[in-house]
Amino acid sequence: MNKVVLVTGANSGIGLALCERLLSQDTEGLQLCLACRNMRRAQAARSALLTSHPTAQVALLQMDTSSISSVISAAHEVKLRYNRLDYLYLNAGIMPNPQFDVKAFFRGLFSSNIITMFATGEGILTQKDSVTSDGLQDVFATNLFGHFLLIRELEPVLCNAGRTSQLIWTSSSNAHRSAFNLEDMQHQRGTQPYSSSKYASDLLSLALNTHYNKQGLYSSVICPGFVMTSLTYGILPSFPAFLWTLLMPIFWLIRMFTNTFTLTPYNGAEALFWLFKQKPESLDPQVKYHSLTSGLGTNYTQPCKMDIDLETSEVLYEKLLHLEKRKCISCNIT
Ligand SMILES: NC(=O)C1=CN([C@@H]2O[C@H](COP(=O)(O)OP(=O)(O)OC[C@H]3O[C@@H](n4cnc5c(N)ncnc54)[C@H](OP(=O)(O)O)[C@@H]3O)[C@@H](O)[C@H]2O)C=CC1
Ligand SMILES: CC(C)CCC[C@@H](C)[C@H]1CC[C@H]2C3=C(CC[C@]12C)[C@@]1(C)CCC(=O)[C@@H](C)[C@@H]1CC3
Repeated sequence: MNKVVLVTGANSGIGLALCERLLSQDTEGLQLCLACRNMRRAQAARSALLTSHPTAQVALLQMDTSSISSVISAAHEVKLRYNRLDYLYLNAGIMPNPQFDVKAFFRGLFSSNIITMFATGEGILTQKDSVTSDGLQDVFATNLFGHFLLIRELEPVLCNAGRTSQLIWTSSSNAHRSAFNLEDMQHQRGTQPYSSSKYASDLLSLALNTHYNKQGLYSSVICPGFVMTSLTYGILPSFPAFLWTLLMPIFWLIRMFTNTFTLTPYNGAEALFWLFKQKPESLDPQVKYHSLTSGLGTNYTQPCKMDIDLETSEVLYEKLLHLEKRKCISCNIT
């Protein structure tokens, strides 16, 4: 039986690099489904994958994770197409209108916090969020809630007796407890919706393990490190792409001090690819798996305990179930 793998946000960056790596190790035994909101970019990604792997099975699925109706109809389509789903990579993500705090950056450069700042971006980034047509905060809806709905809708193909399935979240080392508030899980009031959504995905992964392990479904989170993608180019929009390229020697130098500067999507996808090869029962639900690249360019995966607790994860899970019920009733979806 071929393994079925669905990747959200697969048309670029880390998601596309993961697809390339999966096909490079096993072209014949996989059915890959690229779930993307932009079908033109999705077609281009599919063509690129088929150019290097002409016999691969690569399907496309239209899905906008920020839209409830889009997620529900995409999940319906998946259930029609496949009777099993072995891996669900929850990778689509946004960091809209990032504001780079230059002063805080220079202060950080001359402080003992310098390594943490380069590894996590802590203290130097804020974002301006917006509201979706479903009335949800965009970052929360895109990075977390859309994926939560997708998992709930795909339960019948994810939870099958006699075999296991894996949920794998692309989280971030930018996920901080201080940015997250259970009373404001959508982060309507703060300036760090990205960090909040990633911290929430760490909590949700833990809660999903609590509720679904008995049914053979396991959840893990990874951090890809700092990777040059359209998400990171957006941080300094006035910086032309060639300037980022000119900075590469500096970034390679920084990598000597922090192996979190993975820099390429291929390297960033290391932990996602590593998890594909693990037995899910052997994984620790309280751990985040980090893609790292050494100064000499060697890739590896390192587990690191997360700053999360069972109690908070349970409360978040209940709140998400409640929001799901409320939103699906108001959208007339049963
Ligand atoms: N780059 C980095 O340094 C880091 C990235 N990450 C995470 O990695 C993940 C991948 O990002 P990365 O590869 O860097 O950036 P990219 O911008 O290259 O990839 C993001 C992907 O998500 C998709 N996406 C965005 N919004 C939606 C939506 N509403 N519905 C469906 N798909 C959507 C994008 O599609 P489209 O082309 O349509 O915009 C794109 O395919 C994100 O979750 C990000 O938070 C985590 C830590 C560090
Ligand atoms: C122009 C200067 C010479 C260099 C500027 C560097 C910063 C723009 C980067 C330094 C650390 C980076 C970083 C991220 C964004 C860009 C930096 C702040 C992230 C926050 C991107 C998204 C994530 O999820 C984090 C894991 C990244 C952590 C490091």
